[in-house]
Amino acid sequence: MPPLPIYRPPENLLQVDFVQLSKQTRNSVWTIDFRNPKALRELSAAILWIHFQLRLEVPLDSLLPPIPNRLGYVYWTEQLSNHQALATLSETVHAIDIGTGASCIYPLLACKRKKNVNFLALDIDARQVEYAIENVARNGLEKRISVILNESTSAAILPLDILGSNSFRFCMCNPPFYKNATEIRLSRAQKSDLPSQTCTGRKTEMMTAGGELAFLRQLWKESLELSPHKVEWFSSLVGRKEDYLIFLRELEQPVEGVELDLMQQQVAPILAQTIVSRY
Ligand SMILES: C[S@@+](CC[C@H](N)C(=O)[O-])C[C@H]1O[C@@H](n2cnc3c(N)ncnc32)[C@H](O)[C@@H]1O
Repeated sequence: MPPLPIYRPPENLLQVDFVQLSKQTRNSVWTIDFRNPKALRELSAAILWIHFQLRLEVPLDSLLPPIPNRLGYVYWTEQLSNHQALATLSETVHAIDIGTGASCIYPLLACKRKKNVNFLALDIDARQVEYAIENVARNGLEKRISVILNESTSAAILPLDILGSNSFRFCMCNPPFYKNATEIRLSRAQKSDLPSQTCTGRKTEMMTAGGELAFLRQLWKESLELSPHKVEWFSSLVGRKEDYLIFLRELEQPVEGVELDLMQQQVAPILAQTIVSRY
């Protein structure tokens, strides 16, 4: 993947006192305290404001999105969609973000980067949806990002009653990783070091029935029905390496007309993999 474009920050917009949010390491080096949720929140907000003129407010008990990681995924979808070429043709690209969270981070970044993208942002958690709606309004993007609470009684991740008569170019997703609290505890216990940054995710953000593998299998099943007419191509982050390897083996069973694209990002502290299926 070519390097990310360099952004020129507007002057004097940052007014956060990062000294208060920093700590000194044993080697006397000052660093942002990545285990302090307030520091993470301010850092993400500052990066978004300086580089994208986006304003973001998320509660401290919700997942605080690490911006470089989220940007990498957005950037990758742009490459697959070839938005640059489309921008000159002024064609609008409709996309879906499954599990948008309080931050609504993928739609916000994608819409700021490209003028011809619109998003349907879904979540099953009413509080996350409330925050996401506020974040969209805070940035004046209500006409381009619709945030919807998925209250459908259907077990589908992308229920037809929510998609309506629209069709979409692609969907992106960062599903909850774990099956239950025990799995989270086990995963933490297996790590020899303390995580380098704190994880502030709520229960619904961290856990889903059957874990991310079950989520991915369900999305894969739906993709076989919805693509290409309803949603042209599907993508998801896969947070756990073990799930990624199992799912990849399953995807390698050939399905006619399906093309796979993989992106790997080494982003401390997790190895985030992204899988895309295209038809
Ligand atoms: C790991 S968080 C991702 C939040 C945000 N997209 C990000 O990357 O920072 C997962 C989100 O998916 C939502 N979620 C879980 N199951 C879902 C489902 N079946 N449909 C839509 N959203 C779901 C959770 O409520 C949570 O907000």
